[in-house]
Amino acid sequence: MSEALNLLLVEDDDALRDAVGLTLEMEGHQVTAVDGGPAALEALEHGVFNLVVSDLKMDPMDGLTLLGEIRARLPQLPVMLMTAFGDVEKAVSAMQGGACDFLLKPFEPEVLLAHVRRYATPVASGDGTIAEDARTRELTALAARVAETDATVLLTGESGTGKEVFARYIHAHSPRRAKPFVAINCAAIPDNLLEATLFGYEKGAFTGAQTAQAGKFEQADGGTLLLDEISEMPLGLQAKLLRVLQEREVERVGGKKPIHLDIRVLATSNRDMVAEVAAGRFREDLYYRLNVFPLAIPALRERPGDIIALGRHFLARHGERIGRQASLAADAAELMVRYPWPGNARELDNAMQRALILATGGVIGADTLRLCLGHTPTIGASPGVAASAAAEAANLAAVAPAPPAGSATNMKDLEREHILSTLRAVGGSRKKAVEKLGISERTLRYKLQQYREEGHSID
Ligand SMILES: Nc1ncnc2c1ncn2[C@@H]1O[C@H](COP(=O)(O)OP(=O)(O)OP(=O)(O)O)[C@@H](O)[C@H]1O
Repeated sequence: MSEALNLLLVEDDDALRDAVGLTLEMEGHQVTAVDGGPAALEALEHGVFNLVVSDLKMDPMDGLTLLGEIRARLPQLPVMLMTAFGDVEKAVSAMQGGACDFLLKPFEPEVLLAHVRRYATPVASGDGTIAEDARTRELTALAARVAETDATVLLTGESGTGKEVFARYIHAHSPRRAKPFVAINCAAIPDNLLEATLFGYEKGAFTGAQTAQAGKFEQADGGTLLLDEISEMPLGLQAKLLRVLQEREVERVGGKKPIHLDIRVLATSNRDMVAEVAAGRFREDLYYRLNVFPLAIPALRERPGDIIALGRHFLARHGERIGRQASLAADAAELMVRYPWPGNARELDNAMQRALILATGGVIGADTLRLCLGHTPTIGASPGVAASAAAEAANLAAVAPAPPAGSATNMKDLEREHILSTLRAVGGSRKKAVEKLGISERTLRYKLQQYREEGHSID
């Protein structure tokens, strides 16, 4: 969410410090204003800031030295420098030293505010949902409103746009927030297990059902159930789901008595549901039952205001996990805004993970970032349209670094290597591969799509 930022302003000219400070405060930000480097370092010891805005030419510690000190102590904290025309050369070396950008004095208040919004680390919103772009903010406002009701919400959007994030957001802002949030990916569960997984089963209902088991519907009782990738649900099961939604009752497989449910249902799809209905693959009555409140999440390239904030969010998240921190240089930020992100937030997440590993000196420059995106012809061109986005996806899949075969160190990697080597062994025939692997075609399709999005070559 775009909220008040905590800013550290470093400026030795009293009049300018007051003017800049006032502009920032009038925008609703919290400003700690100091007159030099030593006082800034002192303030950083005690406060948590989203951005440092500092003059370049100061005594006794100039902005470049202060930048170096901040990079060493808090590599994640963005620093923006203000400089006079004659100091541009120095400013350039400041950029190489990891400043996020510099403002040429004199500047208009709007320019200052736009830069601050662009470079400040996002304010943690508690639920971790980033919404800096005006379109995303509108969407979160809508989601918060519908969260108060029990209406069924159908979240649509391209793969990786954040549909599950928004589903969790709705649950977290609903009166059901203290109750369970249960998600089930309809594409990832083999057809013959989906019914039992959703509705549960009684002891002896089928071979292997040695004890009775509650299904996802029962597990979510009192809370929210997310039916992820609902378009992948087989038609037969769609009819049963419709009945459960109409009657608010579920019957376990092999069970006799209906179980009453108090449940809120959310569903997601990355397919055009109207087209699925038209093609006879999805029941029209179920579609209307789910689509009570439609929420369409735009592709990331259609809400560019989110890109930098999301990138920083991913850097902070993975940085903490792997014990490495890095900030984005201005040229990298510029490249990110121009790149069309065909894989949306998930692709950005992956790129940030790779960039964090490759970054040298705690700064991610455009050159490093380019390596993480692959050499693609659309970089530097105008924002991609759908066709170039698709081409980009294909290019990325081909050039993205994937670990060499045999390097698996965890179950997920082992599974991927097994699936891909089986597919290669049967000459790419999915039919033969699923027979050998003992999984459904739908599961295979889902897994391959996931590998592609993660940047693995599946050929
Ligand atoms: N607004 C956001 N704020 C923070 N993180 C986000 C946001 N949107 C997406 N993400 C992150 O991006 C990744 C993809 O998001 P998510 O899984 O919600 O996408 P999706 O649309 O459900 O994808 P799919 O269609 O493939 O299931 C996740 O790591 C998620 O945490």
